[in-house]
Amino acid sequence: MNEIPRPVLLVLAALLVLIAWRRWAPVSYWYLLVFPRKAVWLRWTWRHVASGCGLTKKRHRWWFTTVPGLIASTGVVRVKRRFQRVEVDTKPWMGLPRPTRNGFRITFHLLDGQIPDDYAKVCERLAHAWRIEAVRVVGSRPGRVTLQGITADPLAHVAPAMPPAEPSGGWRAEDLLRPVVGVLETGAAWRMDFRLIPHWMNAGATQSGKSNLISALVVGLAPQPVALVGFDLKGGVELAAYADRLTALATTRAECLDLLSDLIAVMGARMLACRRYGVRDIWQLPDASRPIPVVVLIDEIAELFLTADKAEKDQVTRTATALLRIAQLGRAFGIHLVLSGQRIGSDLGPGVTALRAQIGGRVCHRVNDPETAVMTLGDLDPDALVAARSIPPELPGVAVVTGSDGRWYRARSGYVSTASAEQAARTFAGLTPSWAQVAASGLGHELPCESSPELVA
Ligand SMILES: Nc1ncnc2c1ncn2[C@@H]1O[C@H](COP(=O)(O)OP(=O)(O)OP(=O)(O)O)[C@@H](O)[C@H]1O
Repeated sequence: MNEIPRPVLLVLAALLVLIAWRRWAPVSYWYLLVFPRKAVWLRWTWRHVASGCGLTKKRHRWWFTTVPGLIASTGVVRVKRRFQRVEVDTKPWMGLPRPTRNGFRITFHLLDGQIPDDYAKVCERLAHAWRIEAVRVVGSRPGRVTLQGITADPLAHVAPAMPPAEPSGGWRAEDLLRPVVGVLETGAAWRMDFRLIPHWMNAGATQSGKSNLISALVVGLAPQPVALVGFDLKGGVELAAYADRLTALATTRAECLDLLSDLIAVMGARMLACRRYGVRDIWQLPDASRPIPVVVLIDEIAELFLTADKAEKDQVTRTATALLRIAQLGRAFGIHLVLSGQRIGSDLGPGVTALRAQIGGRVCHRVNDPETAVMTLGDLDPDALVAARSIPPELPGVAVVTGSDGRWYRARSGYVSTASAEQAARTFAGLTPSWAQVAASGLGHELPCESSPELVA
């Protein structure tokens, strides 16, 4: 039998080592083997890529040749003299690519007249030119923009939601109302920042991951001094598991309306307190007098707006008005809304369009029809709509979200099993404020009743 030549064996062994390295240690494989080659290639091809993506500018340059008659670099000017003023494409200056776990980051110097949005608009073109999954603008400062290239979709893996901190005050003051609920495709933590964006809309088709996001929110907020209020129109099946950490839970439409009225009364009391202290919102109040922030979680908002007969119509109108008031005034008084539903559009009834206009935070999971994506993300970049519509069903929890920088990102909520959600609610049950605490909140005066002239004012 013929023996396999030694060099062939060596090549085969090297190949096997590479395959095993890539399979079992993909991160070091990327950092040590793939990234250095990629970085050289990125810089080598940058002029062509920038020109193809429309990021170059025409500049006049002096050009010298010892052989007149050559074709100039633009390919169209025939050179007659040795010194010539020619028009050339100037590319933006590219910094050294820096590796990250899932790709690389590069900072560019903007050419005169360029803004970071010019780069945001061509991210898809750049991703194709660089043969990678996606490109995103991740930072900018005067004259500079930083892009992140993503080589493999980090959202393809299921990651558990952040484990709750210890009950012994394991949260940092700057994280108050800024829970981490998942991961962005850039690899950064996905925070739902209620201090910056007070109200959030959480839309998506059935089984797209809306309830999981609510669970991740509960897990993230449970260790914080925050009151959680649940509206679960699915008869309580979604939120009942967190009952230990909820200050109030409404499961029927009548209960929801009562709870909304109570919240408006609380808001009225906070308004009076702010006026008494001469401040514009509760965050300017002295620490001892600051009321407890309230996060209102509404699962399946459409149920709140469905009407079967005339009698229910009045109930729905009052519900819509109450929600709108909270959405308009809640930020200053520490009352935040998270509205979840399959569609949050005008077809639900009057008032929904006005309500939607007040909700700045948008989370759009997989949708079945383009209209729902437009409804949820309407005023964002059209690319965000395309990204939302291309979320596959086998990636539940993946969504297109508004970032605190006003840009959109793909993100995936941290997976929360029923057991871990119940565990978090039980662990932090002791931090659940009573309704009386939420209503009084150290302001030292009685709640005005709903018909009080001061509240109406
Ligand atoms: N981030 C995630 N990672 C992994 N699995 C997830 C994630 N989010 C949701 N899932 C899974 O997807 C399935 C559907 O999730 P979920 O119940 O949250 O969807 P939904 O949009 O609320 O559905 P419905 O509207 O029917 O209640 C569940 O089995 C859940 O465990």
